Amino acid sequence: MSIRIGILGYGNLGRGVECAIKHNPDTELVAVFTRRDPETVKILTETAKVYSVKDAEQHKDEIDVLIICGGSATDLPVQTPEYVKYFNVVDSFDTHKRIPEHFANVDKAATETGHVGIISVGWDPGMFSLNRMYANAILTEGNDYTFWGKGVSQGHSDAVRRIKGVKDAKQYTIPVEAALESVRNGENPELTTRQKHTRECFVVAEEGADLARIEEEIKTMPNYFDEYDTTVHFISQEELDRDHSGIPHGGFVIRSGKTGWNNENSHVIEYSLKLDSNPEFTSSVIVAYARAAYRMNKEGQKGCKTVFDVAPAYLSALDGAELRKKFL
Ligand SMILES: NC(=O)C1=CN([C@@H]2O[C@H](COP(=O)(O)OP(=O)(O)OC[C@H]3O[C@@H](n4cnc5c(N)ncnc54)[C@H](OP(=O)(O)O)[C@@H]3O)[C@@H](O)[C@H]2O)C=CC1
Ligand SMILES: N[C@@H](C[C@H]1CC(C(=O)O)=NO1)C(=O)O
Repeated sequence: MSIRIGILGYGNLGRGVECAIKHNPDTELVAVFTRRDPETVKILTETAKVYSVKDAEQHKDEIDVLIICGGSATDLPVQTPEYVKYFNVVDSFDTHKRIPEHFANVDKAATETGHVGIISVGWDPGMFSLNRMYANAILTEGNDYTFWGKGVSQGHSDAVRRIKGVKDAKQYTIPVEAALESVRNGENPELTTRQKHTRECFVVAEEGADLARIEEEIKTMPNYFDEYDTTVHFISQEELDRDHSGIPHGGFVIRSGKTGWNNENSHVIEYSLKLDSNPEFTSSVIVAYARAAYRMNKEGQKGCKTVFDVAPAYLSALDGAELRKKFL
């Protein structure tokens, strides 16, 4: 019996989830829900249907887990608490400073309706969060660093696309080389947000849009750009499609720490990602957590969860004995 998946929102992440389902034989795509005209949204899975998001509730008995692929800037704060009333859900919410409020909103709706809602799934937040937590639980005396890129942040690109007058955009996150080198040399530097990364945006503006206003809105955007040095380039759609078509990314989490009665021994924990496709990797994480949401709800669990609340075995299609034999 396959785990029946729905996708809400068919953008980069929605398409990635469709691909990830194909790579997970114990899952199947049943439906895609979109705010656009369903006739205009073409999917790859012949056995699945595209519906208007307005009809999602009607299909709640056909779907075991709804994966919500909207943008974090404005979609997920509304969509996830709304649709967890009718489905077990997974989202990729990544506005880090707003996660506590998102958790509370989803938890209220999920608990009241008996569903599981796993939020902030992906790589950061997600796999990087887990590795930061593991490293800190193990090396209690130490220093943490997270670096991303050079690559395309989907969350920041989405946030720029939501600005009035922006037709399309891509945002690159670029690590500051001197900061990287200092960390790699084990100098344990104290680094501000601004000292670790810069951000570079390539923006296609609508005809007649106020470019100075758009640039200012980007550079001062709370939770996304206001703590960074950011460069904004205005280019044509043709240039964006030609020169910035991919969505590669990556990065690493590193923690150096000490052990021993007198802290005489040093250790380094590192977890790194090199991604050809940010959305396809993120979606692969999300589908594994959709499997977990389904199983956890089947056991009677409900409410909002994060990656910290999901035992690793829930993620795998293998059963306990197979896991112990293959990976221990
Ligand atoms: N936690 C993590 O590690 C990660 C999190 N993310 C999160 O994923 C979020 C989604 O990213 P991404 O999929 O790239 O965003 P997109 O802009 O591609 O899609 C967001 C929504 O916009 C709508 N949309 C997509 N394409 C079009 C179009 N051509 N015309 C009109 N509407 C469109 C879709 O909704 P509809 O079909 O209803 O119109 C879609 O759900 C990001 O905001 C980010 O926060 C991303 C990567 C990693
Ligand atoms: N959530 C990010 C995933 C990583 C990348 C990132 C950044 O470049 O700022 N922060 O976290 C994304 O949307 O791509």
